[in-house]
Amino acid sequence: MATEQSYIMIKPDGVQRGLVGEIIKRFEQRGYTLRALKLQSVERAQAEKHYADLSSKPFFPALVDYIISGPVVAMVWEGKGVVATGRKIIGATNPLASEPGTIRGDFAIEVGRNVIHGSDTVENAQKEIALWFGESLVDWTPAAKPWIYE
Ligand SMILES: Nc1ncnc2c1ncn2[C@@H]1O[C@H](COP(=O)(O)OP(=O)(O)OP(=O)(O)O)[C@@H](O)[C@H]1O
Repeated sequence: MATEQSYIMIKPDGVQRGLVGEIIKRFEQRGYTLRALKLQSVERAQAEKHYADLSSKPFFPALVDYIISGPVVAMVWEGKGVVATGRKIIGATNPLASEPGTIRGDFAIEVGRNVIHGSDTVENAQKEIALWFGESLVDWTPAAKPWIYE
């Protein structure tokens, strides 16, 4: 069975507000494996590609401006159910509807400043990982793996 991966990105507000460590901690402590990580400025074309599915939405220009407004932290996290569970860890798109205990439920108020992105399907995760990282994932096995998986 191929191991599932998700593309997780701390948006510019999350970086500016000093939430990088807190967000990484939540995925790491849950038991997921970090396979790639970089801090980067985002070109407009890259942001437009990432959110291409939303290009017809009225908020699309503001969304692209938001994503390119400062550096982001791009990551690939791996493990059983990481796409769906990652979305649960992150919380609902609109932070006011996010449960306390989720990242958005703990750290955000507005949908246009919702701190973090997480892939919504396994298929989109693969596309997003290719867009942001190409082939450059780190292949390693955490020593804790037998203590996390039966
Ligand atoms: N009504 C809106 N007004 C402003 N921005 C919005 C709105 N809806 C969505 N967005 C922005 O677009 C992003 C992508 O929207 P989408 O519907 O794909 O939500 P999501 O999958 O929860 O978010 P993400 O893809 O960032 O993880 C949202 O995270 C948010 O930043």
